[in-house]
Amino acid sequence: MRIYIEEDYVSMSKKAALIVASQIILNPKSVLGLATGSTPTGMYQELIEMYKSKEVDFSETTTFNLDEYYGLEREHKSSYYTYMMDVFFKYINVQKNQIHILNGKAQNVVTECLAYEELINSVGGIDLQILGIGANGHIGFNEPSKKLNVTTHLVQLTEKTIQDNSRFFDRKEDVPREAISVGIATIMKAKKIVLLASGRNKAEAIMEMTSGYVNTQVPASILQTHSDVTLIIDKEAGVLIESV
Ligand SMILES: O=P(O)(O)OC[C@H]1O[C@](O)(CO)[C@@H](O)[C@@H]1O
Repeated sequence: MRIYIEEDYVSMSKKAALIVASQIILNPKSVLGLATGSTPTGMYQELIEMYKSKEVDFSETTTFNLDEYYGLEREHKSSYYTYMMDVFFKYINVQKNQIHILNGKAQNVVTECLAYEELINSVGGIDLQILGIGANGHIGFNEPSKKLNVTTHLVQLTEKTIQDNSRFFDRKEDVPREAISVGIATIMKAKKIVLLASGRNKAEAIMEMTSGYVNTQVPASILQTHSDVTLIIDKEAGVLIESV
C-alpha cells in the first residue's frame, strides 16, 4: 500500500485528480468506480477544471458509483444520483449511457444488485476505484460485519453512519436506514484502488486500516491485501500513523 500524507484537503484533492486524469489519458476507455460524500468533492472540482482546460476528456469513460440510499428516488436532493450530477457529471462530457448508479427505488433489490454486478463484469471490471472511508472504517456502504466477502447487496446502516450522514439531510430521521452498496468482493476486484481521507475524525479508521491486521470490524483494513492500493490523506487524517 502506498501512503501519501498531504498538507491539506486541497493538495489531497489535486493529487487524487492527477491520478484519475492520468488513468484516463493513458486509457480513455477506462472504467472508473466513483465515490460520494464530502471527501471526493474537491477531487471532482479539480477534474472539472482539467476537463475545461482540455487536459482530460471523459467522452469514452465508463463510471460505476459505489452506493445509493435505499428508498430514495434519484431526484431526491440527498440521493447520491443527485450528488454525482450536481458535483461532477453535469460539468464534464461523460456520456449519460456510460454512467451507472444503483437505483435506490429498485422494486427488486436482488435483481438490481445482480444486474449491477453483471454490468461491471461485462465491461471488464473496474480499472480504477476511488474510495472514501467512514469514521467506522466502512468503504462504500460496507459497514463493519462478520462477513465482508460479498458482492453488491442491501446494507443496514449503522447508527454511527446514520448520525455522520445526517448532515446531508434536513433531519436525522430523514436518513434512510438502508442502502445498496457495491460489496467488498467487487471492490477488491478493481485493478487499482485510491482511498481518500481528510480530517481528524478519520484518523482512527486510517490507523486501523493500515495496522497490518485485517479486521472485519474495520472493513477498509481488507485493502491491505490488495496489490495496488494508494492512500491519499491529509495530515489530520494521518495524525495517528507514521509517515511513509
Ligand atoms: O466523505 P465522507 O462524507 O466523510 O463520507 C465517507 C464515506 O461515507 C459514504 O459516503 C457512505 O456513508 C461513503 O460513500 C464514503 O466513502
